[in-house]
Amino acid sequence: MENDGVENDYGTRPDGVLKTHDAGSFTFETGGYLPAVTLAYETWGELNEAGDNAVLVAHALTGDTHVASSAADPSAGWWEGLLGPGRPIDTEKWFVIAPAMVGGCYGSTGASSLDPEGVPWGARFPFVTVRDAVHLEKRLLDALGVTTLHTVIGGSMGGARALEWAVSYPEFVRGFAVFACGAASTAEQIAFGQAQVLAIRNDPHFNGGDYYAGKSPQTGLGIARRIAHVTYRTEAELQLRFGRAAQGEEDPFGGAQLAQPRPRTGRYQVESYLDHQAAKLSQRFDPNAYITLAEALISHDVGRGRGGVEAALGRVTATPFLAAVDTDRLYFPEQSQQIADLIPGEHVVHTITSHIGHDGFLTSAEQLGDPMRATLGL
Ligand SMILES: CC(=O)SCCNC(=O)CCNC(=O)[C@H](O)C(C)(C)COP(=O)(O)OP(=O)(O)OC[C@H]1O[C@@H](n2cnc3c(N)ncnc32)[C@H](O)[C@@H]1OP(=O)(O)O
Ligand SMILES: N[C@@H](CCO)C(=O)O
Repeated sequence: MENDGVENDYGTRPDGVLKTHDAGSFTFETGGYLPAVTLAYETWGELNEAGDNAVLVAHALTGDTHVASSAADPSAGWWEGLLGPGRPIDTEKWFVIAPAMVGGCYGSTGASSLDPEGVPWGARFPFVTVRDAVHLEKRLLDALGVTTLHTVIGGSMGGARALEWAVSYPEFVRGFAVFACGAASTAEQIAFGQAQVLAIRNDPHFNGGDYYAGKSPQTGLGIARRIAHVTYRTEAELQLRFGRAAQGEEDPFGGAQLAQPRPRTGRYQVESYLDHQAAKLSQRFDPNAYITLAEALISHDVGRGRGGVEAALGRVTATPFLAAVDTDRLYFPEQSQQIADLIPGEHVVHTITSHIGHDGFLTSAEQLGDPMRATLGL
């Protein structure tokens, strides 16, 4: 694929790491239909005979199945500190499954997948909700022989999936952990999401989503990532880390001094940092997948069609473990508190202490390994 000189390697994993499940045809919540859905996943540990030692780990917006290292792929995963032999989710004891969410680009069916005629779905890929993803993951667990889901755990969009699991399948789920996520996407979360989606849709190469034969809208994806990344960090971190410093020998003020044509070419360090985050995501992510998953996250509302959030959370029977990052300015701790207040029983919100904000659920989640283990009986 031509892509403005950016090499895409999304979905590329060492041989034998990703397993796949043919989940069959699926009608999505808003009416879209796919004749065949494949779910890709990684596993750690062994399922016991009773099928009741399963733990499902749900990734965040741009995450993948590689939660932690394994014999098949020794590279570190995005929750390396939480999963593995002797770690809070002990893979000597638990059978851990990490599916790639439908609509993404890490092995499960998404917009870049081919239709029965061999053409990428592109613009025709259905609108996906968090609830759709959970129903498809249930098919996967049924096929694997899981009889009871001991724990489902995730942060951010993964937390949305974990909560949706607990509400959708109260008979099946024993415990769940939601890090840095509320019961429904808030107006501000929708607003940030919209700006990201529009950045991609307005890239000149987007072509309504059918760009796979030509240039890819990576510029729009990069802008989306820049917007998102700022929301994942804090003002204090950015100020402390970068302040007004220039990037290397660059002169971010040069254009004004020398009256050189705009745009200025010299960058502040923080601009260079965001350029780097944008380039990294562009190398590993499909723009259509970003739109699909961002819109799925916008759709997140456990109360939809269930009489509202209070009624939906009132039917939860699984044990919750709730956590928030103290400096999160995207998923505020009070949104986790709302879940704690509405689930029957007494529940606390555990705190991840981090100066970086929302991304703290990725970088510092192991802070909560012990209380999570105790609460959920892991
Ligand atoms: C398949 C996959 O590869 S990943 C899929 C799974 N990943 C996920 O689920 C989460 C996605 N990842 C993330 O969100 C983030 O990478 C996090 C939260 C994990 C990283 O957070 P942190 O460790 O705090 O990293 P931070 O935001 O400081 O970024 C560090 C990077 O910025 C770069 N950087 C720092 N300052 C500058 C600067 N002035 N100019 C340019 N780059 C800079 C660093 O060199 C480093 O680069 P690298 O990541 O290529 O090594
Ligand atoms: N940095 C994370 C945060 C999303 O919640 C990601 O890219 O998935």
